[in-house]
Amino acid sequence: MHSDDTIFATASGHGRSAVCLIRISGGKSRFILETMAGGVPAARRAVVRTLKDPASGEPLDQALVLWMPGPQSFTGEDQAELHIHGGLATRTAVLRALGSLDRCRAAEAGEFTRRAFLNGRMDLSRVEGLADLIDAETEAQRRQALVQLGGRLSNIAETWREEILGVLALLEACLDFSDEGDVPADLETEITGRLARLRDDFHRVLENRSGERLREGLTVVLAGPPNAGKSTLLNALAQRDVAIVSPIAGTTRDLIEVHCDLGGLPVAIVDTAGLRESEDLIEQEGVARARARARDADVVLWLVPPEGGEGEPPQARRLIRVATKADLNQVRDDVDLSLSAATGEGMPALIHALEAEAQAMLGQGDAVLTRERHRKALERAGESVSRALEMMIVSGPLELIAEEVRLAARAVGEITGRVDVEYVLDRLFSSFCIGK
Ligand SMILES: Nc1nc2c(ncn2[C@@H]2O[C@H](COP(=O)(O)OP(=O)(O)OP(=O)(O)O)[C@@H](O)[C@H]2O)c(=O)[nH]1
Ligand SMILES: [K+]
Ligand SMILES: [Mg+2]
Repeated sequence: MHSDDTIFATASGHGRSAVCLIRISGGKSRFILETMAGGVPAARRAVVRTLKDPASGEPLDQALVLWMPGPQSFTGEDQAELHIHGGLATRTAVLRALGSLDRCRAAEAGEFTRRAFLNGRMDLSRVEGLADLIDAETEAQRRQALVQLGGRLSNIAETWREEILGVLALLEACLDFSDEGDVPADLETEITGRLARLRDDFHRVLENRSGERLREGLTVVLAGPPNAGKSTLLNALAQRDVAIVSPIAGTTRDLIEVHCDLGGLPVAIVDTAGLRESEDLIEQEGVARARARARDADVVLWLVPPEGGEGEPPQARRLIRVATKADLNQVRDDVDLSLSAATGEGMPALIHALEAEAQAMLGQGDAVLTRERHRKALERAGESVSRALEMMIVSGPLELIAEEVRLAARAVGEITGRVDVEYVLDRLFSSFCIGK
């Protein structure tokens, strides 16, 4: 695999379709259009051309053809697009023809975006936004991914990095002054103030975990004694017949998970085995799994049937008590909600409550950090900034303070994938330092 190969891939998914989009990127893109499409059209203008086999000259398809010369293309390289008919034989013939050309090969997973990153067309956090956008299943996920692809996190990280480099420049200035045994107090005050602001900024952004949570979704576990109506409720929420329902206690053994979209937010709902003591080994295992899943869940709906007989609810971060089978007219007042999955009574209130939980935990796609990777980097930056600040306050050694600030700049740079911090520092300080 050579990174200077010209790569191609269908970008429109697999299977039969009306149109199939083939993306091509690399130095041979122009040559491909010349040999297969009879010439290179004007840049970024769609034209209809007959595609021909480069060896035999046999027509392969009528296609819409685009030429997108680098560096103003997605990958930054010369690119071409062939919008061919999406039949299996057509796409096989065109892909085979492309693969027959020297230094042209099928792209590896993510290779177009990787090239876009390496050519400086996209930074890392935008690449992640693009991946999330393709994976987005709900409205809020789509919104969050689009904002990240648009560069919000990149811009914020870049602003932080510039601010840190500004502080570093002041520290360098202090170092120069102290060579002469004289550190201006106002400069120290400014550095301390700016470091404290950065620390607070980082802290505020780190506090919000909803961005990461929104990518994962909310997990709601249905738990309760056997025959409480857990599987019936799962089927009602999923609006399809997913789990077996029967009057026999102990029907459900495995965990059954369904993914729903509640008000644009991703929610996984998990049906579990009824909690009770049992001699049956398989049921014991089911109950153990139910308890483990409840413990890890964001929300547990503790379902209690009108006849009672439930034991203690499982350990949970957040527990909502729900009385089931409300159509049987046995009122319970020791619960948060009351519903009948059979008649639908009380279901809107439950869905509303779950939407509110999801809203509170996942946000609406407005968080800045969306991945563990961002969090780890920013935490490290925050630790360095705090250490630098502590040393400033006790008038610690300026060289060590500057080193911490440098580490903070590097950690923040990792968010966007800027690893050329040293280079930037060299350039910045060659023009900035006083007396050097
Ligand atoms: N009248 C009435 N019956 C219900 C309702 N929900 C469930 N049932 C009945 O209650 C019985 C048990 O329902 P399931 O959904 O299987 O209960 P479960 O909690 O999943 O039971 P296990 O999997 O055995 O723990 C079935 O006969 C259902 O038809 C309801 O809202 N109203
Ligand atoms: K049952
Ligand atoms: Mg069940």
